Amino acid sequence: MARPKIALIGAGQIGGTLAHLAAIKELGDVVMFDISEGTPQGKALDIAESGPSEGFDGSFKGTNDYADIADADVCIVTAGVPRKPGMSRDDLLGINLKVMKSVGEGIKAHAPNAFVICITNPLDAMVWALQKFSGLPANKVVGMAGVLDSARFRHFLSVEFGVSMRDVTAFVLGGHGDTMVPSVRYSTVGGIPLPDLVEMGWTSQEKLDAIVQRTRDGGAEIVGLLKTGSAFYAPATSAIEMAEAYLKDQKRLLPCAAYCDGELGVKDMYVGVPTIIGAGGIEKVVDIKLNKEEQVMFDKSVDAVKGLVEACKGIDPSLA
Ligand SMILES: NC(=O)c1ccc[n+]([C@@H]2O[C@H](COP(=O)([O-])OP(=O)(O)OC[C@H]3O[C@@H](n4cnc5c(N)ncnc54)[C@H](O)[C@@H]3O)[C@@H](O)[C@H]2O)c1
Ligand SMILES: O=C(O)C[C@H](O)C(=O)O
Repeated sequence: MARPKIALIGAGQIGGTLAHLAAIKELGDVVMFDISEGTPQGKALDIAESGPSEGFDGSFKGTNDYADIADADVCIVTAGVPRKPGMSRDDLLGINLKVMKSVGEGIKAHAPNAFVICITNPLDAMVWALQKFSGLPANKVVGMAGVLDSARFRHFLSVEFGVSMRDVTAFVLGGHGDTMVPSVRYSTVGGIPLPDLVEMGWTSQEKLDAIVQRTRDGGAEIVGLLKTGSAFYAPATSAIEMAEAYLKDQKRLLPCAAYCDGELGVKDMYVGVPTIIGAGGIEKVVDIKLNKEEQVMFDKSVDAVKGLVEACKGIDPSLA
């Protein structure tokens, strides 16, 4: 059977890391597309040349021509610009919306059957626009953020409790912005919910609150340290986890920015919710019940995303 084809739209920091991870995990043949001439070609060749030492098979091609992504099984979109210190993700909306238009048209023309994972910020509004511009079914277009935010939450919790990250589960819901909702009640260490761990005296409420806030600020913390761009290793790893779930029909239950049609009270928009990813794309949005306090935080986050979607419609009337 032929290897799956993975198209990476954007060959910058995340795009390059995605290609390297896809190679090492032998997920398929990789095509890297970028408007910058030489960048995708150089990165693809460099990764191919690491194959003999690493011992993977696969073909790696860099291109500036959308025709080369033809019939891709998976497209992962990182095209656009990242923020710099002092900026919010929302400041990227105008410039990255134009990028989503050209990317959406490229995917529609050449890879209409792909499972599309959008990473470009501001994430929830960009994946919404990408789905509209591409015209692909909503269950085949998804945004990556919740897996990353949850991984950050899991990492901070594993350090606090001194246990393996493998034994920490966490869910971060809502929009990928300052209002995101790290769910304390649905996150566990060794299966024990976080509120019980506070009750047991294993940590304090103050420490837990600080971890929740650090998770919300996780992207800005890295931007402040790097100064020239944003995180790329963990974001790429998170998107590869989603791509693998699709390609291998793993039925993973992962928090993703998915199209909601009433689930969690959200209608006709994308926002971070628990989903099941398998060969059918987003096979299910898991309609979990939030308590009153969680619902207030979640609704506030949804409202923030709604504002960005309205801004997109104002900039590009074809989206209205
Ligand atoms: N969703 C998340 O959790 C998450 C995490 C990290 C970063 N991001 C976002 O991902 C995006 C990419 O980040 P990065 O660090 O890889 O940035 P980067 O600047 O390193 O790479 C972006 C690439 O996009 C290319 N590009 C620009 N316009 C294009 C177009 N019209 N068509 C094709 N390619 C185009 C650029 O040439 C560049 O190579 C940013 O918007 C960033 O904010 C999101
Ligand atoms: O924070 C950013 O600008 C990039 C990304 O959204 C992240 O959370 O790392």
